[in-house]
Amino acid sequence: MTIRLDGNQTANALMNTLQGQVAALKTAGVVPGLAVILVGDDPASAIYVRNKRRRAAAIGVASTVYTLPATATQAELLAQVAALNADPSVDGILVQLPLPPQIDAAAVIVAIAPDKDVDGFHPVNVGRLWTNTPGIVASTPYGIMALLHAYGIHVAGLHAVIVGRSNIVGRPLAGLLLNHDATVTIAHRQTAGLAALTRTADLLVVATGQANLITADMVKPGAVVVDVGMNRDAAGKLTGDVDYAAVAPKTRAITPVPGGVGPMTIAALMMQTVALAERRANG
Ligand SMILES: NC(=O)C1=CN([C@@H]2O[C@H](COP(=O)(O)OP(=O)(O)OC[C@H]3O[C@@H](n4cnc5c(N)ncnc54)[C@H](OP(=O)(O)O)[C@@H]3O)[C@@H](O)[C@H]2O)C=CC1
Ligand SMILES: Nc1nc(=O)c2c([nH]1)NC[C@@H]1CN(c3ccc(C(=O)N[C@@H](CCC(=O)O)C(=O)O)cc3)C=[N+]21
Ligand SMILES: [Mg+2]
Repeated sequence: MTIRLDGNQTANALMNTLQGQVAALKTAGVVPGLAVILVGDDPASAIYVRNKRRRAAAIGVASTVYTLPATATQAELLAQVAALNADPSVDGILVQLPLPPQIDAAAVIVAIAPDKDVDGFHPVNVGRLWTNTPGIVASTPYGIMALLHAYGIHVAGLHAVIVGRSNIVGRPLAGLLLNHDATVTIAHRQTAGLAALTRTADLLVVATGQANLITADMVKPGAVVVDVGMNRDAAGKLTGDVDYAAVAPKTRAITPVPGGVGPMTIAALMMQTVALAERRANG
């Protein structure tokens, strides 16, 4: 029997716990504050921003979205980041990626105060991750770890293959899995023999943005499969990077899209925002 790793249900349970933590903070006079900067109109970012607002409102996190036009300049964006760094009511700052081509994303990320970098993208937090010291961790990888944990799936000793090496998913997930004693391989477009490699995975995580990249012949029977991809099919329906119908029966456990990693990303973001507010409340 295949286990469906239900991100909606798991995220809801985590949000209930967070709601209580936020209520306790409020009696201590602290409202967790999340600032989101959105430049232009990337479709995956639009879904993320909409769902984040809803989830934040439901638990009492004050979230503000600063929308800048796709033509915004680097200087405008840096000025916005500086204002939020200086604002004591803001616990977490998140700049939606990707940014338009005229903006140097790395320069914007280093401008965020590392202890407000709720996405964990600042080099200081990336360094903490790769030295296995406490810090803020990227939400999607953190959400994936929380989902596996909720279902009692232990990664120690597993061969984890991650397809995709982005700074927001593949690389930070590799660090977290390594910190939890998995053996980790990262694949990308230049990887030779992708299918032979993915067939060696006990845990296969796919984050490419290529619909149906992973077919049934590429998956080891009994593997755990995590699908991060968000694609629109011809009918406008959201689909992942895995051919779910064909792959799911072969697996021990698999995430659906939607309802898998997406809601867990938001839950992870809220957990870290609340943790930062708790740090502020405790001085
Ligand atoms: N559910 C969620 O919470 C989230 C979902 N997403 C979704 O996940 C997907 C990935 O996002 P992101 O990491 O930002 O994407 P990027 O586009 O930044 O990175 C994609 C990665 O996939 C690799 N790749 C692409 N095609 C292939 C292929 N045919 N074979 C092997 N590797 C391939 C690329 O390789 P190379 O480096 O060689 O180019 C690259 O490393 C997207 O669909 C995005 O919308 C993203 C973040 C959160
Ligand atoms: N700085 C930054 N950090 C990110 O973490 C980041 C980003 N930029 N840019 C865009 C991508 C994409 N991303 C998503 C998160 C949740 C859903 C999500 O809620 N998904 C629901 C969608 C349901 C629906 O509303 O249709 C689901 O999968 O069930 C989607 C996409 C985070 N990203
Ligand atoms: Mg999902």
